[in-house]
Amino acid sequence: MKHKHIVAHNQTTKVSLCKLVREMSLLTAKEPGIDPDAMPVESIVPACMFAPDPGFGDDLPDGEGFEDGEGTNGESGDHLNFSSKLVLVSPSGDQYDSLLRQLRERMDEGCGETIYVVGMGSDGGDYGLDEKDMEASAATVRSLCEQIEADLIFLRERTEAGGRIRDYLIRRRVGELDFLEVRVAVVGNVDAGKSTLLGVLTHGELDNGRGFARQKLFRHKHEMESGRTSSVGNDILGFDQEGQVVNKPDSHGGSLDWTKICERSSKVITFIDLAGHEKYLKTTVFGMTGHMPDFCMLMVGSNAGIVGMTKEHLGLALALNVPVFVVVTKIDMCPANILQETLKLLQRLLKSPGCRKIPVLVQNKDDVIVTASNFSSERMCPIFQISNVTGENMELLKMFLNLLSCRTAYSDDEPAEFQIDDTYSVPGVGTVVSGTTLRGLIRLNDTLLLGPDPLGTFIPIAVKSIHRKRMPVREVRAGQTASFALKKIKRSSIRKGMVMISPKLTPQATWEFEAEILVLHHPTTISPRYQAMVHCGSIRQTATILTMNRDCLRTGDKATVHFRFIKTPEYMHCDQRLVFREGRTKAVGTVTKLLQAVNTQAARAQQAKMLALKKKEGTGTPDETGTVARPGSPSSSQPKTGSGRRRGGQRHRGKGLNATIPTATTPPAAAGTA
Ligand SMILES: Nc1nc2c(ncn2[C@@H]2O[C@H](COP(=O)(O)OP(=O)(O)OP(=O)(O)O)[C@@H](O)[C@H]2O)c(=O)[nH]1
Repeated sequence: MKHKHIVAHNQTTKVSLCKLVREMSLLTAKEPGIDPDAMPVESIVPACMFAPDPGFGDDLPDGEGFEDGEGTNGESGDHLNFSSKLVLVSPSGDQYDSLLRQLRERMDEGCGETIYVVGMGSDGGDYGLDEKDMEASAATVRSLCEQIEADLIFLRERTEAGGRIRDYLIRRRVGELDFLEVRVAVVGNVDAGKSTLLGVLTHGELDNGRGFARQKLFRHKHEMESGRTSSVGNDILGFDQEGQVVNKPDSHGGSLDWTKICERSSKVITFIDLAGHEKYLKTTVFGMTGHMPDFCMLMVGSNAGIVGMTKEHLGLALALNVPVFVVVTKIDMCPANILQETLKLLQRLLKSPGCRKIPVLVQNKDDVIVTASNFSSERMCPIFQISNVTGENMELLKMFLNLLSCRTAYSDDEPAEFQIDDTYSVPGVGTVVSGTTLRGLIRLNDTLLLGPDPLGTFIPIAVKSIHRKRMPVREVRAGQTASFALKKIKRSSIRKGMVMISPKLTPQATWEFEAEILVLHHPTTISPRYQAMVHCGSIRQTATILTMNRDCLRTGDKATVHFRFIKTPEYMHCDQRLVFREGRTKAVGTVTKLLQAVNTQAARAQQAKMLALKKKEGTGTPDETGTVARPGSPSSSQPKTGSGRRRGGQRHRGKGLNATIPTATTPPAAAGTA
C-alpha cells in the first residue's frame, strides 16, 4: 500500500507508528523457536494508536519521514514549509509548484492514488483549521487535482483543538476502458467463509448461513457437490469514483457482466480465491506465488478459531512478504466469549516472534482510514469482524478494499515480460494464455518470444487478441493481468510458468540456480539429493538439491542451496522469492544466482537433429535432453514428474548432470532426507 498522507500528517503518523513498532518489537523480539502459544496475551492495539499524535515530531532519526523542505521552520520567501498546517491556504506560484511536484510523486508511489490530509501540521501547533482556511485549503487541493487529472474524493471530516481536519482520497482519472487494479489473495481454513464473503461482496446479496452466497462462485462440478473450493478462482469487485461498488448481477441468472463492471469502475479488486483444504495446498501456494497478489485476506471463522490451515496460510503470506489483513466471519452466530477467545488467540499468533505483526481491530470508518493509510508498513495487520448473514461491518471492509492501492510500481517503458499462469483452449478462438504483465507494454499483433520449451528455447508468437478482465482491449501494461489469444500454437505446447518476452531481450532458460533459503519446517533433516516442489512466480516444478553450504538442514536453518530442475529448464530472475515444499516440509527463499543457462543455439541444433532422427525412425517422443525415448527404454519408464511424492531419488552426478536428466532410481523417501 503506497498511500502516504501529504502534508504533516504523514510525518506524525509515521513517527507514532515508528515508536509503536519499536515498542512492539521489544515486546515480541524473542529468540526464534519460542512457542508463540506461550506468549503473554496483550489487548489488541486499537487503531487510534496509529492516529497522528502531536509531539513525536522530534523523535525521528535524521531526515526520516521528511519531504523536500520539511523540517524548516516558518515560510521564508517561497521556501515551502510542508510541516505547517497552513501550507495549502494561499501558496505562492513557486509554493504551488512544489505542492504539485510533491503530489505527483505521491501519486506515482501509490500507483495512481494517495490519501491527502488537510489541516494537520507537525510543527507543534494545534491540529485543525478554521472554516475560512479549510475552504481555501480545499480549493488548493481541488486545483492541484485538476492539474494532475485526478479525482478528489472526500473521506471524512473531524474536529480537533485548532479546528477542522479533512481526509481525501485522490485517485488518477482513468479512461472508460481503464481502471486501477489491485489483487487480493483470499486464504483461510475450510469453512471460514471465503467463498461466501466473495459471493456477498461481488453479488451484493447476503448469505443465509447455509451456503446460498457461495453458489454463484463455484467453478467445478465437484465443488458444487462438496461445497469446497479447489481451483484458483477469480472474482472482481469494482468501485466507481465515489467509492461505491458497481457490481450489478444480472437479475435472471445472477451472473456478473465483467465488461460492464470494468467500464464503470475506477478501481477493480481481483480476488484470488484459494482453497482452504489441506489437499489443495499446492494450488494455494501456486495462487500466492503465481498470481502475484498485492495483499492477502486471511479469513477466520469466529466460532472455529485458529484451526487447520490458518497458520499455514498466514506463514505463506509472511514468507512471500505479502501484507495480510484478517477477516473474522460468522460473528452473528458466535457467542461473545468464543469470539473474544478467537480474537485473543489471533492477536497472540500475529504478535508471536514468527509473525511480528501489530494487530489492529477495525471498528469504525476512522480506523479504516488510519489502517489503510499505514498498511504499507507491512507490520500492521488490520482485523475486521463481519457477518455474511447480517452484513455487519461489511461497509467497513468495502471501504478498506476501496482504499487499498497496488503495492508494486511497475514500469511500462521496459521491454515486455508476461508470466503465464494458465492456459485454455477456447472454441472458435484457439489457444489462450492468461497471466500477469510484469514489465512493459504489450499491444495487439505484437510478436513476443514464448518459452522456454523443454529444450530451453523460445519461439516467436503473435498476439491475436487481448482481454483484460474478459474485456477486449488493444494493449496491456505492467502490473495488469490479461489473457492473450495466440496464433498457430497448440495449447499442449504451453505450460504454466512459461513467459512471453519482448524479442529485444535475449531470454535464456536455466536448469540450475542458487538460492538463499530458510527452512520453516521439516520433520527431520534435509541433505543433498532431497527433492521438493519449487514455486517461483508461476513456475511450479520439482527440483533437486545438488549441493548446499551445510551438511544438512533442520527447521529454522538458513543455507545457500544449489538446485536443479528435474524436468525442464525455466526462465527466472535473481531476487525472485521462492517456496520449496513437499508435504509438510516448507522452505522459503530468494533466488541469488542463475546457473547452467541453456545454450539456445546448441539446443536448437539438437532439436533439429532429433526431429530428423524421429522422422527416420518413425516412433518415439523426444525427452528434454533431446534423446528419443523409445517404448521400453529406461527414460520412457521414468515416473511422471511434476506432482505427487518425490522425496529423494535423484543422485547428484556433478557437472555431468547438465546434459542429462537424472533418473529416479532410489525408492521414495530414501535419499536426501534422514
Ligand atoms: N451464520 C453465518 N454463516 C456463514 C457466514 N459465512 C459463511 N457462512 C456459512 O459457512 C459455510 C461455509 O462457507 P464457505 O464460504 O463455503 O467456506 P470456505 O472458506 O469458502 O470453504 P472452502 O471453499 O472449503 O475453503 C456456508 O454454509 C456458509 O453459508 C457468516 O458470516 N455467518
